[in-house]
Amino acid sequence: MSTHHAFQAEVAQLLHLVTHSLYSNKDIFLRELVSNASDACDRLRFEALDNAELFEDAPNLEVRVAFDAEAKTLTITDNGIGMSEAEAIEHLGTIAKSGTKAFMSRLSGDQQKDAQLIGQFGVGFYSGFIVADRITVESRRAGLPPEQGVRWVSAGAGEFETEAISRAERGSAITLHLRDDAADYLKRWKLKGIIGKYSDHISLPILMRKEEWDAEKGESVLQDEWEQVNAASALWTRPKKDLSEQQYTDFYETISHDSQAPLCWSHNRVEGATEYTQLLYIPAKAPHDLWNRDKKPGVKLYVRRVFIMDEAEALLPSYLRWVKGVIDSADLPLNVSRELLQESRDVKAIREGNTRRVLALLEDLAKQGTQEAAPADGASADGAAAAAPVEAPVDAAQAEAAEGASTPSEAKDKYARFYAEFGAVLKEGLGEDFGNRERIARLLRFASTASDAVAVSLADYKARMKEGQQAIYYLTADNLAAAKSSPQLELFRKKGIEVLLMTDRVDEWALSFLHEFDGTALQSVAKGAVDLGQLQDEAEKQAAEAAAEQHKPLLERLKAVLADKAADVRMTTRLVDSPACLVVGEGDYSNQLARMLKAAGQQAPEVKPILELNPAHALVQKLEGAAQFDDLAHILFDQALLAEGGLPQDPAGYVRRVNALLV
Ligand SMILES: Nc1ncnc2c1ncn2[C@@H]1O[C@H](COP(=O)(O)OP(=O)(O)OP(=O)(O)O)[C@@H](O)[C@H]1O
Repeated sequence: MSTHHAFQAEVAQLLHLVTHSLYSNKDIFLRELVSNASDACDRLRFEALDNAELFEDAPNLEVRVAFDAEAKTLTITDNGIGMSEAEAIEHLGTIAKSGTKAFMSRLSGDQQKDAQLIGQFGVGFYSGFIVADRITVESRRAGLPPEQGVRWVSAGAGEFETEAISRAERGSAITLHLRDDAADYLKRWKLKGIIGKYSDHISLPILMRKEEWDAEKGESVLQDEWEQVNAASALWTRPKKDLSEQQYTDFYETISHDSQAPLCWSHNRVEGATEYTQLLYIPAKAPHDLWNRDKKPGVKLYVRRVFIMDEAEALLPSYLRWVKGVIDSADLPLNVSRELLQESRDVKAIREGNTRRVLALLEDLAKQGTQEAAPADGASADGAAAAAPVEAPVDAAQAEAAEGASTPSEAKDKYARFYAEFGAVLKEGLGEDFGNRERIARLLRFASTASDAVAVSLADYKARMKEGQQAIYYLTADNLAAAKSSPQLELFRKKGIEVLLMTDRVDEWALSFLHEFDGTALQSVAKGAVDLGQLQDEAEKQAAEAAAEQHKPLLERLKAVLADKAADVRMTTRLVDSPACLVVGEGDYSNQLARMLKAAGQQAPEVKPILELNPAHALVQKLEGAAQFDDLAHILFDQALLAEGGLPQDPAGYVRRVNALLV
């Protein structure tokens, strides 16, 4: 007796998409189904650690791929954990993953882009409907009696059916009833090719029936005998010299669901107190959920080749959460849990090793970028982390091929590409990883008054500082245009002093952890009084002091009128063309950060800014005897606020005051 069920609305929507638009890379359905089969075996092995009976009488885990050309079916069978009827209804009828909603909202209608997205989000099982107009799943959960098997059938429209069946074997068989235009997948060489491309590294055997040439029939005929069609050796355990760039790239694709080739990678066996193999990739493109604070690093943990978990967050700090790869530990226990990982000293050593390795990879990329694209130099990157424990390339003899190779012309812009995608997240490391702060700081790039491109390193800046300049000056703003026209830059422009322009949201927070770089202080030009030190000549200083003295009564009047808005009102030398600007005290949050925090619904301390005036400006000079003194004072303040991207407290009041002056 079968029962009808409706798909959850999101599944129905997804299925519609899968069946109507995702034809650009049909082959991926097999990768997804084989990967599910392999996951099911991994899960069985994992649960069996505590309950060996789950293996029943079939301890050898495997995946079989078979087809029937006449019936036009393709079946992927595994003897993994299997599903009970309730699990089949839940797992194959609903989407529990929170990322799916985000996925739906990002669909563009462009088939190719959407197909890439679908890979990123891993809609796994449903990709079967790219090639099938009906899917039958027969399954039995390990440990349940044979009569508690389940058959699940759906044509991929709004609903599916389930019924109880008797199934002797544990695990699942997924049968695809292929569409007429998917007849290609009834050819052994085609299936074998796809398995070789995407699933070679799967550590279980994937079996297909042998095929032999039958001279009488004049065609190849399938035999009863099965043979293994994948290498089944976990790629990261193989020596580097046996692996091609293509294999590394294909492997990346299978673990990351990213259809773009990675920028580079690093593959090492680390020996010493903690032993592990590390294969880490730097992706070319940021994932959609890069800014999700709960996002976990994309590193898979294996223990002696047994898969333990995805997204093992303890293996990388959060600011490197975009790194993908595999860690295979020789020391951790197989039943290690996330909680245990947090406390393990081995894991701490692995995390530190991984961090060093990623930073070294980035340093190498950055170096290639500046050295007019020297070829990838794996040996130097390996050498960079030479401190114990020893990180050796997997095959020492191949040290020169240690990292993901790149042609010289590609190497040139790789760091820029990396930085555009991940630079802002890397900055979080300043606040998160004190031990590596200096290394991270060296990797940062900024725009500046000398360069619109985000390409100026702190070292570049230092190298061209003016004689007598004692600080690295920077300005944070909402965007580059706002930064470039900021009044705070006027004096620096006049004196030809470069100022770094920072427009990432995280900049101000991150920079608050970096007080100096290589012995030189960092100084925000919007905080505190300008002190150009030796760059300001005596005459200027004296003129400023004289102006302050002369305008004392004016400043007092302004302070009284603006008491609610401004912490102080003073004359400044920092302005050249503008009448006024706002600054905050040395240790205060900038107005921009305060606005940002408020917009994000977070608590921001109320910081009253300081209004600074340009004594040489006509408007300021006119102020003294002006009839509408109070209105002008408010306008001056509100305009200074507008100039840095803020909004007057009382916008209508501002407009009324300006209009009164205009008529
Ligand atoms: N061969 C199988 N054996 C047992 N359970 C399976 C099998 N295939 C799928 N499932 C169950 O169905 C669920 C949904 O599968 P689906 O491929 O859609 O997503 P997923 O595997 O969780 O995610 P992803 O594809 O991103 O890895 C799985 O999480 C698993 O619980």
